[in-house]
Amino acid sequence: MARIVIALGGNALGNTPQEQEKKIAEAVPSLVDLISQGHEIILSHGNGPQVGYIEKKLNASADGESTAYFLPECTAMSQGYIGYHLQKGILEELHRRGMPWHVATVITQVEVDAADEAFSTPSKPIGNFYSKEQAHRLMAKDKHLVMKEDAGRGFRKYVASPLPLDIVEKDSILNLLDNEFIVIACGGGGIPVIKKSSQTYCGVEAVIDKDFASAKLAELVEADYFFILTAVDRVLLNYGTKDQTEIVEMNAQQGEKYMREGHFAPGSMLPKVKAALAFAKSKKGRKAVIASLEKAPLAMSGASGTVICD
Ligand SMILES: Nc1ncnc2c1ncn2[C@@H]1O[C@H](COP(=O)(O)OP(=O)(O)O)[C@@H](O)[C@H]1O
Ligand SMILES: NC(=O)OP(=O)(O)O
Repeated sequence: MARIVIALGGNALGNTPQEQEKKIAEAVPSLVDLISQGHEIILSHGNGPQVGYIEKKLNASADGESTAYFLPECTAMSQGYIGYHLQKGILEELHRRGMPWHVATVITQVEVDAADEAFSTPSKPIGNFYSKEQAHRLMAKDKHLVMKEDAGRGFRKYVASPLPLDIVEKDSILNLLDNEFIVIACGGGGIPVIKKSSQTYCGVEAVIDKDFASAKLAELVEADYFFILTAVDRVLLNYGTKDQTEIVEMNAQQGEKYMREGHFAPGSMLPKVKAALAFAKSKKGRKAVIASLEKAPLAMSGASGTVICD
């Protein structure tokens, strides 16, 4: 039996509640198959698009307060929204199979360092995609807004993305696992907080990368495998060019070489590869897999995805 942390990409979950529910319904049977095979699964998820949509809606309704930022609360809402669909989809599948399991979503805070340099260099794309012209128009209207290209897919809002240091609700997560719950935690990278005193935290304006937070979660629960499910079947070399090729397997040395050569876009594939490598290197025998949500069942059996080992 293996313990597997599975991180679902926010961009792979679609753009509307209906799309999200459908994509989750399609992915859930292969997740529950893992439980049937005797494995333990712990889930996390991204929130890049969703946290941006939520923030935009909130600010639009904030009575003319154009600088009303609510990113920690928006991440908390995205944990509820995505956790709800995951929890519902998994419970329905378990029920269909007559399997007596419990599922719980933990609203998770993740501690970051107030002095993290990431606060001065926005690196996390969130929300909708815009054309270059639209992005420049929006930035001209709001001098605090930073919009940049995201992996050749269009322009998006960029926010600070500090590194995760610690999972505040770690005892609750471990307790639920000890009691055989399927746990969904660290959604959207966790709500970013800084420590004020031993038990007091304060939310900060940022979105943590869920790949790094999920790697922390995988460390916490001592996972054997770490699956990162996104929108592409495999990690690519020469991404976006006519020479692009799929990577079936890479070790730490190869991964680091490819990173130096600039094959992985910052804010999208780069954090996944970095988090996968950190996990694979953390203990002998640990493996990470980057694969698509659609081909999750094939990735589970090794027929799709990129395997990252030490
Ligand atoms: N080298 C690469 N190989 C594959 N995909 C890449 C690469 N570089 C950038 N990407 C982009 O990264 C995306 C995955 O990152 P992102 O959309 O942020 O993931 P998610 O929201 O699923 O966590 C892919 O869909 C692709 O558009
Ligand atoms: N928070 C986060 O990393 O979300 P995505 O995986 O959707 O980018």
